[in-house]
This record gives sequence, C-alpha cells and structure tokens, in this order.
Amino acid sequence: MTKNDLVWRNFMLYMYIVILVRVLCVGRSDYRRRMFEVTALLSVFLVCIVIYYLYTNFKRQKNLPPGPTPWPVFGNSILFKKDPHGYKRLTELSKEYGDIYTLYCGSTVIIILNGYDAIHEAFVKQSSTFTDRPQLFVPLIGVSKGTGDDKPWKELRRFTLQTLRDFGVGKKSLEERIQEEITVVSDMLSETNGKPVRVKPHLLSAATNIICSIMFGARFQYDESKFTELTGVLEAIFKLNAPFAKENFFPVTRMFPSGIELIKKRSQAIEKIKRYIATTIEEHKSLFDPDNIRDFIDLYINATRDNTNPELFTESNVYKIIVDLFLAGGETTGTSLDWALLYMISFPEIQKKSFSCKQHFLLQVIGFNRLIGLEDRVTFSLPHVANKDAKLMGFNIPKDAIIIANLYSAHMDTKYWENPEKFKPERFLDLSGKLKRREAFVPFSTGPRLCIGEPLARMELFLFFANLLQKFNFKMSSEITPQSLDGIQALTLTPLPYELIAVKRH
Ligand code: HEM
Repeated sequence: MTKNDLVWRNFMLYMYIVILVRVLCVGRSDYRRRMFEVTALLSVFLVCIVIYYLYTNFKRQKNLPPGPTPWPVFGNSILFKKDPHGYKRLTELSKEYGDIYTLYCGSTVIIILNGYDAIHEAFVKQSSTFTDRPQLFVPLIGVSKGTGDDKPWKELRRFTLQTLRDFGVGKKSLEERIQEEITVVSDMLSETNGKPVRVKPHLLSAATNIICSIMFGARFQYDESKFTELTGVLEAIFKLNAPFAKENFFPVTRMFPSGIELIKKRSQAIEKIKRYIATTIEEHKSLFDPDNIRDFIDLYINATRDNTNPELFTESNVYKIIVDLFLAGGETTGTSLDWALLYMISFPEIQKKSFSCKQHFLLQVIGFNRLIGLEDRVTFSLPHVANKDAKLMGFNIPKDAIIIANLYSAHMDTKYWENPEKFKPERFLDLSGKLKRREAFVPFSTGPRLCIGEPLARMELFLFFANLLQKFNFKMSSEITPQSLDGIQALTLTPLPYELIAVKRH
C-alpha cells in the first residue's frame, strides 16, 4: 500500500461524509453554523484516524508482506464478506501479491500463507514461532488455547491423542463402533428403495455419534431427544465460534445489541453442555471400575483419582476437550463423506473402478491411508499466531499477527500437482500401482498443530466409503441438471445440498 493510496482513500471517505452532511442540512435555518460545526468535528475525527492509521501501519509494521489496501479502521473487506467462494478469492490474491500476503481485520495483521512451500516453512520449519493459537474473545477451539511458556495445550493435546489411541483408533473396538453407524446409514439407504435422498444429515449424525461413543461410551438413536439436544447445542456453539467475528477485532461491538446477544447465546449453550458433561461424570462415577475403562469420561475420572496433575485434569478442561472433538470431528468428517459421494455420482467411471472386484485399485491400494484426496475439503487451517517478532520468507511478521494457511492453495499448487483442478485419484499411485506419498497433500494441515483426529478421520472415511460403495451403486437424482462441484465456504467447504439415488448391488 502506498501513502498516495491512503491519502486518496481518506479523502474519498471525507468527501462522501461532507456531501452527506450537506444533503442532510439543506433547507435548515441554521444551516451555515451547523455545517461548520459538523465539518470541523469530522475533520478532527478523520485526522485522528489517519494519524492512528499511519502509526499502526507504517511505523510499527515495516517490511510486512504486501497485500491489498485496507480500509481505515475496518481493514480488508474480503475478510468480512460472506462469500461462498472466499477460498478462491484468497487464492487469486496470491497471484497478485505472492505466496505470503497481508490482510487486516481492524488493526490486527492477518498473514495468509499460500502454496505448500510457504505453509511448510511457517508451520514445520519455524514451528516454534508459528504454532500457538491466538487468544480470541470468541475462541474457536478450547484445547488449543494457550500461549506462553507453560503451554498447557501441549499437555491437553497429548492426553487427547492418548485417549483416541486408547479407544482404538486403528484397533478393532473403534472399528466396531464405526461399523455400527455404517449399518444405520446403510439401512436408511436401503429403505429409500431407489428414491432420491439427502444423505448428509445422516452422515453428520453418524460422525457425531462415533465421537459420542468415544467420549461417553454410548451411542444414540439419531432422532433421540438427548442426541438432537446435544447436536443442537454443539451446532449453536459452532455457529457462534467464528474466527473473524467482529467482536474479536472491534471490542466496542461487544457492547452492541448483536454482541450482547452473541455473548448471551454462547454462554447459554456452554452452560447447557457443561451441565450435560457434569451429569455424565456423576453417572460414570457411580459405576466406575479402574479395570474397565469404558470411555473418555472414565479416563478423566481415573486421571483425577491418580491426582498426578490436578491443574490439568479439571472439569473445565474436560469440557474443552469434548467440545473441541465434537466441533472439529463431526462436521469435518461428515462433510468429507458427503463430498466423496458427490464425486462418485459425478464421476461414475471412477465409482466403478473404486468398487470393481478385479481392479479394486482405489480402495485396496489407497484404502486406509488416503481416501482418493477427498479429505481436502477443509480449505483453511485454524488460526495460528506469531508468538514473537519473526522473519518469514524475507518479510517481517510482527508478534501477535494471526497466521492462516490456505490449504486449498497447497492442493492447487502447480509446482506439486499437474492439472490440480482435475479429479484424478490415480495421482496418488506410482507407475507400479503402489501408493505414492505426496508431501503437498495437507488436508489435516502440518506441523505440531496438525489435526488431532487425522487417524480417526481416515479410518471413518475409509470404512464408510468402502462399505457404502460395496453395498450400493450411487447415481445422480437428475441426469439433466448435474450437481455443481463448487462448494459453499463456511468453516469447512460444504457441497451445495444435493440428493442421490442409492441402488442396492444385490
Ligand atoms: C476429514 C476430516 C478432518 C479434516 C480434513 C480435519 C482437518 C483439520 C485441520 C485443517 C485442522 C487445523 C490444523 C491447523 O490449524 O494447522 C484441524 C484441527 C483439529 N482437528 Fe481436525 N480434521 C478432521 C477430522 C477431525 C476429527 C475426526 C477430530 C476429532 C476426533 C478432529 C480434531 C481436531 C482438533 C481437536 C483440532 C485442533 C488441534 C489443535 O489445535 O491442537 N479433526 N483439523
């Protein structure tokens, strides 16, 4: 951004306001006096903004990565627009400004990393600087909070990973839990008798139920009131947890009616879920047997009885872990499966190859490790934060700048992928038909903040996909209007709602 840009923008803003004031004052008796007062006040206000703006943007932040000119006070509008193709717009900006560019949310610096190299440089090579999460007023995720030297998130992350391992990620018991949900979804599909159906709500319930089973040791009927209440509250928390919520960057908006409403709704939802967890802990305590750990709640009770780390194993931290796993694990996996089925009906020849007994090439070879590249529908990492002033790819990154990896851009990176926009599952195979590791495939992000649920997600995706494809041939519900493969950008990239026809194979 040049100084000319800045002066020009402020001048335009000033002129708009002056014209508006003039229009409002026309025909009033004390017109001249009022005009003078209002214009003088506005001038002082604008001079203050310009001084503040010059101070924050030019003095403190020299040699920042380039980027589009922000609006004074507000920042870059691209961050606030509810644009279903926001991920594409942010990727296009990298063509203009390079793999690393700057946007502003108010006066907060947001660094967007594009392409595999930039993401790898920040999250892997310089992980000690770019791994913490920002302390947002409306936080996105609980476990991951915490900066500074003590880094409690590291301990909680270790405990959560251990939990997932203990409950059999990669082992039989968890496979059984997943199979149970597959049976429910398959039965539902069989009952449609070839009529069009929207599968997504069932996939979301199935993914959420798997986490319920790990956390609380019980699965629910999808229409059971306890389950719908739980998913309703989680959905509310999910919706209210936006990294770019204005309340995060403009403290004054927390006092606006919308801000007060948001805070009220959040605390009501959090209260409800905390009450649910407290009741479940009490129920579990009465049946607790240290030789038969049934679920995550039992593990927690065990840890508190050991009394090894009382500050870590608190009910409040249990709440954080549970909410994180639900928020991060249900929607992402359900949506990835929804995409997988959409691609199968859109590319019937690939569906045939995936299933075909003779070739079996996709399922057998790619199988458990990788689901033909369809996990890549989470387009951005969660926000990271720079924990000190640093240099990244030749630019200065100030402490507290928020860093976001554009994972979509890594999967569109022509340095690593040939025709990246084409759906070509074979790109994951080498010439002899063996699975090829692709370093630029980072749907779960990379570095120490890599998704905790990756092994669980891979297991769920593979088992669902393989079982459903074995039982059903999926078809478009309308041959005439093929379903668009453009998604809608929310926290994840979701397909436009669609129906499919499931034809039983035998
Ligand atoms: C296809 C499915 C999934 C995808 C594509 C996915 C992707 C991601 C991504 C991109 C991140 C952000 C990493 C970063 O900021 O650098 C993340 C974080 C996270 N994911 Fe997943 N995820 C999936 C499934 C799951 C599941 C099933 C769980 C839980 C069982 C889970 C739990 C988490 C948690 C707790 C974090 C935050 C980790 C931290 O801050 O330390 N995810 N995931």
